[in-house]
Amino acid sequence: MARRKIALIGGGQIGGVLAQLCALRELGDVVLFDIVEGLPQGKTLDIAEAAPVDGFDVQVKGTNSYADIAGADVVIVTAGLPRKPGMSRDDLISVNSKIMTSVAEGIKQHAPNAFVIVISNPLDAMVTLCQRITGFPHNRVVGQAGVLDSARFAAFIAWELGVSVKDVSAVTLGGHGDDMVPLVRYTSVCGIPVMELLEQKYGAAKAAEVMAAMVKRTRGAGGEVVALLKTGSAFYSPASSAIAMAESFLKDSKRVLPTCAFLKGEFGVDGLYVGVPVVIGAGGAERVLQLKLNAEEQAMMDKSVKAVKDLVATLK
Ligand SMILES: NC(=O)c1ccc[n+]([C@@H]2O[C@H](COP(=O)([O-])OP(=O)(O)OC[C@H]3O[C@@H](n4cnc5c(N)ncnc54)[C@H](O)[C@@H]3O)[C@@H](O)[C@H]2O)c1
Ligand SMILES: O=C(O)C[C@H](O)C(=O)O
Repeated sequence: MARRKIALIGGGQIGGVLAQLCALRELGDVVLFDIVEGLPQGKTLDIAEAAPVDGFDVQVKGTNSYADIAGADVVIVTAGLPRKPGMSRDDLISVNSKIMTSVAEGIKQHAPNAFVIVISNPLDAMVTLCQRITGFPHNRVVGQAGVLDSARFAAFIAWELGVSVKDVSAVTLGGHGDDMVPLVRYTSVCGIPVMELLEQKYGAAKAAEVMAAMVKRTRGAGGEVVALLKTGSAFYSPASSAIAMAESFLKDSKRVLPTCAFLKGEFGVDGLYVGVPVVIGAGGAERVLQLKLNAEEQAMMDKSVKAVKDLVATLK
């Protein structure tokens, strides 16, 4: 079988880490595209020169021409500005919509059969725009946010309980904004509901307080990194998260990953991209997995969905 091809649109902070991770894992040949001349060429040359040390055997090419993404199996889009301290992700909609419009046209023309994973912010709106412009089926255009949001929630829980991050299973729903919904009731450590463990440690009242603080930190985790970096946003963990999605597609692993996917009635949402658990395999976003929400969780989901809907309504 011919080697798989991964096109990365945007050669900035996340794009560079994505290229390196694709190479280290030998997911396929990599093309890194950016409009800045020399940037993708320089980054990919640097990565390729590590091949003899790391022992990976794939091609890593930088380009300013969309023609080079032809035949890509997967396209991951990070083109767009990151926010600065004091900004919300939604503040990026105007500038990043213009960038996404040209990117989606490039993908449509040169990689019409690709599975597209959007990372650019504001995430839910940028995925929507990318799908509208490419016209690709909804199962072939998704967004990365939930893998990262859930990973952050899982990390905070593991640190709090003093257990391995590998044994925490956490899930978030909703849009990639301050109203996202970390689902405490469905979060567990080796199958044990997380609140049981927190209550054993602290008693019921303090456990609820500790969990509320972790939920709040998860919702603000992107902003926490932005405030520290001052000149950009998180890039290692978003890249790892998108690679998990790309790998599940390329290997047809059918991993269940929180994904920004197009809903057609699931969770009571119709005709909107929003974060939910999705089976990702060779068919792209193959299936949305549903779960029962209680009244409080549904109210949080409704609030998050409304925020996404209101923002998407402003897209030209
Ligand atoms: N979904 C998530 O979980 C998540 C996480 C972190 C960051 N982000 C978002 O991802 C985006 C990228 O973040 P970053 O840290 O890599 O930013 P960055 O500024 O380091 O890189 C962005 C790159 O996009 C390029 N670019 C601009 N216009 C372009 C165009 N028309 N075509 C192709 N490339 C173009 C720039 O030259 C730059 O190299 C931002 O919008 C950020 O908010 C999303
Ligand atoms: O917070 C940001 O602006 C970047 C990204 O969406 C994140 O969650 O890290």
